[in-house]
Amino acid sequence: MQRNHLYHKVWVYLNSLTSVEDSDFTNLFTGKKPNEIVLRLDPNQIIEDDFLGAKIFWINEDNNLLLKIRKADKRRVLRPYLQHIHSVSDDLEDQKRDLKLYMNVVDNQKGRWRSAPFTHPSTFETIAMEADLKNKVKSDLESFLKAKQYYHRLGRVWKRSYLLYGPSGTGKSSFIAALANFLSYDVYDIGLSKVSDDSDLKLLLLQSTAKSVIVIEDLDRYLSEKSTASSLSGILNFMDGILTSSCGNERVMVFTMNGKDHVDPAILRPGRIDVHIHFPLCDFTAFKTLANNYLGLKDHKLFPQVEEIFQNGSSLSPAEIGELMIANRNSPSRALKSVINALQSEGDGRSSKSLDEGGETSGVFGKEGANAVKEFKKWYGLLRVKSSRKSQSLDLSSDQKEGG
Ligand SMILES: Nc1ncnc2c1ncn2[C@@H]1O[C@H](COP(=O)(O)OP(=O)(O)OP(=O)(O)O)[C@@H](O)[C@H]1O
Ligand SMILES: [Mg+2]
Repeated sequence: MQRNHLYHKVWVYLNSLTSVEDSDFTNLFTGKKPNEIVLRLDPNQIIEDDFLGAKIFWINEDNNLLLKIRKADKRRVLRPYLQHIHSVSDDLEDQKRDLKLYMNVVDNQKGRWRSAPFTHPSTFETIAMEADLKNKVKSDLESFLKAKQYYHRLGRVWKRSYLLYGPSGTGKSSFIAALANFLSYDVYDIGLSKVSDDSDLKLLLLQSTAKSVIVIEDLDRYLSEKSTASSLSGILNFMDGILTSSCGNERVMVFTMNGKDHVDPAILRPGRIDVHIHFPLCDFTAFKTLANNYLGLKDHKLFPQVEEIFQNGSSLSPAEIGELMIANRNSPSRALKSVINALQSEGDGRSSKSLDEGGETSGVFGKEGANAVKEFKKWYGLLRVKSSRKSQSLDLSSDQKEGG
C-alpha cells in the first residue's frame, strides 16, 4: 500500500526527456510556473532513451511503465541506468521545489532561523550588467555545480564564494536573488547584528541546509564597527566553512560591500572569496537594459542624447534611474527626459574623475565616479590604506585598470 518512489522517479525522469515530444499524441498540462505548459507521457507511448551506448525503451501501458533493454546490454547498463534515473530525477525535483528565504533571529527557542517563501522575481535577465560579465558568472556557477566529485577528491568543502562590491543601488541584492533563482537554492540571510558571538555564527552555518546561498550584506560596514559581537577570526572561520559537517553540501556564499579597499586583506584572500564582482554606477549599456525592462524600449530618438551624457561620466545608480523610469512608465519620452535632467544636474561638479590621493587603490573607483570619491574621502582620514596584496582570486570586474 505504499507509494512506489522508484515509479515516481522514473515518471519524473521520462517526462523530462526530449523524446516525450516525439509522440504523435500527448497530454498537455499547465505547470506550476506562470505560463508554463508541460507535456506528459501519453498512454501507450513508447519512449526511446540512450544510455552508455545502449538503446533503451520505455512503454507506458496504462500507467504501468515497462522497461525494455536488449539482453546483451542488460548486465552492463541496468544498474547504472537506474542509478542515473535516480540522480537526474532528484535534480529535477530540486529545481521544482519552492525556494525559501531564511533570516536569523535572536530568540532561538525553535532554532536560529525563521523562513518565509522566497519569491523575489529577479533573474540574470533582469539585471543590468555587462553581458560578458553576466555570462562569465553563469558559466562559473555551472562549473561549480558540476564540480562535486572534484571537491570531494581534494577533501575541500564544496562551496563557492562571491564578493559583490559597489555603491548603493547598483544591484547587489538583486543579483543575489537572481543567483538563488538561477541555482534554485534557498537563501540564508545572516544579519550580523543579531549574531551573539562567534559560536553563534558557527551554529547558524550548521543549521543551514545544503543547496543554499548564504548571504552577509554590508560586511565592510560591519567590520568597521568597533563594538561587534563576532570577531574577525570568527568571520574568517565562517567563510572557510570548516565547520560544515558534510563536504557533500554545496553552498554558495555571498558577501556584499560598498568598497573593498579598507577591508582586512585576510577576508579577501583567494579561497575565502573566489570571485569578485564589481557593481558600477549606471552606464549607457545598463541604461538600455533598464529602459527595456521598465519601459519596454529597445530604442528611442532620445537614446543618442542619453548616450552622450553618459560619456561624460554618470553618478546615478541603476536604482535611481530605475525609479525615474517607473515613476514615468506611462510616457517613455517623459521618462527619458527625466533621466536626462537627473543625469545633467547630478553631473554638475560631481563627476570628478581625478583622484590623486587614491594611489594604487584608485582603479576600483574609476567608474564609480563621484559617490566613490565621497566614499573614499570619508574613509581616507579614518583608516590607513593597507597595501592591497595582489589578489589571485578571479576578479570579474571589467574595469579594474581604468580610472586613476
Ligand atoms: N544593475 C541593476 N539591474 C537592474 N536593476 C537594478 C540594478 N541595480 C539596481 N537595480 C534596481 O534598483 C533597486 C535597488 O537595487 P539593489 O537593492 O539590488 O541595490 P544594492 O546594490 O543591493 O544596494 P545597497 O548597497 O543599498 O543594498 C532594485 O529594485 C533593482 O530593481
Ligand atoms: Mg542591497
